[in-house]
Amino acid sequence: MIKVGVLGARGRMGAEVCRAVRDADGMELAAAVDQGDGLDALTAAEVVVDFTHPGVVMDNLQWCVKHGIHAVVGTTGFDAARLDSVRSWLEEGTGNVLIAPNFGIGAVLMMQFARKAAPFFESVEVVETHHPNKADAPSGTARRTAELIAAARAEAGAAPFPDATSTALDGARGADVEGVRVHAVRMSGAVAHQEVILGGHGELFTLRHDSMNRESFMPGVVLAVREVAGLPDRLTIGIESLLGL
Ligand SMILES: NC(=O)C1=CN([C@@H]2O[C@H](COP(=O)(O)OP(=O)(O)OC[C@H]3O[C@@H](n4cnc5c(N)ncnc54)[C@H](OP(=O)(O)O)[C@@H]3O)[C@@H](O)[C@H]2O)C=CC1
Ligand SMILES: O=C(O)C1=N[C@H](C(=O)O)C[C@H](O)C1
Repeated sequence: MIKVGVLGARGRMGAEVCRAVRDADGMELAAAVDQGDGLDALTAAEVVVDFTHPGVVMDNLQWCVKHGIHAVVGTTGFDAARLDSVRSWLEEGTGNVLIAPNFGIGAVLMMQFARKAAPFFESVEVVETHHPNKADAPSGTARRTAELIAAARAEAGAAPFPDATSTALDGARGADVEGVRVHAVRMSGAVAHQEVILGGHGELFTLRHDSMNRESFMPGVVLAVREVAGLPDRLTIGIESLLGL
C-alpha cells in the first residue's frame, strides 16, 4: 500500500485527488491537509500530492524534501529559478519530486505534438482558456508549451516569427514566453482548454485540447503517485517519461 497525503485537499483538484486515491488499488489516503491545518499529519505519508497555490507550493515542497517524502506536484507557477531551488534542496534531502504542469494525457500529447510541429511553420501562438477562479496567467501548461515550442525552433534554427506590429495596446499581443506569444482567456463555464495555432504558406494547423472536468487529470496523477519513488532522477518535469514519450 502506498500511503498518500494530499495538500490542498479541500480544493477543486485536491478533493478529486482524495477520491482517486481512495478508489485506486494499492493506495491509501493517509492525510488530507488544507489551509491552516499544519503539515505534521503528512509525516504519515510516503508520497504527498500538492494542488495548492503558486504562492505556497515552494514552502510545501521544501518541507517534503526535508522530511524525505516523495512529492507529486500539480500546482503551477514554476519557472527556471524555482526549479533550480528545488534541485538545490534535493542535493541534501532524500525522496524524489515530480512536477507536472498538466496531468491530462491529451494535454501532454498536445504539448509534444506542438513541439514536433513547431519548426515546420512560420508562425506559432498559444491560446489558453480557463475558469475565472484561476490564480495564474498564463497557465502552467501554456508556459510549458511555449517553452517546448521555443526550444524546438531554436534547435532547428527556425527564423523569428513574422510580426509587423508597430503600435499595440498593452497585452494585445499576449505574453512573451521565450519569444512565443501566449494569450490567456478567463471564462465562466470553462474548465481548462488550449489551442496551439501554427501557420505557414497558405495553411493553418490547429492543435486543441479540452479538459471537460477535473476527473480527467486523475489517471495521470495516480500514475505519478505509483511511479515517483522509482524514478531515475530526483527531479522529473512532466509525466512524459512515465508514458514512454
Ligand atoms: N497539473 C495539473 O494537471 C493541474 C494543475 N492545476 C493547478 O493546481 C493548483 C490548484 O488548483 P485548484 O484545485 O483549481 O485550486 P483551489 O483554489 O480550488 O484549491 C487549492 C486549495 O489549496 C488550499 N491551500 C492554499 N494554501 C494552502 C496551504 N498553505 N496549505 C494547504 N492548503 C492550501 C486552498 O485553500 P483556500 O481556498 O482556503 O486558500 C484550496 O483549498 C493551481 O496551481 C492550478 O493551476 C489544476 C488543475 C490541473
Ligand atoms: O488551474 C487550472 O484549472 C489548471 N491549471 C493547470 C495549468 O495552469 O496549466 C493545468 C490545467 O490547465 C488546469
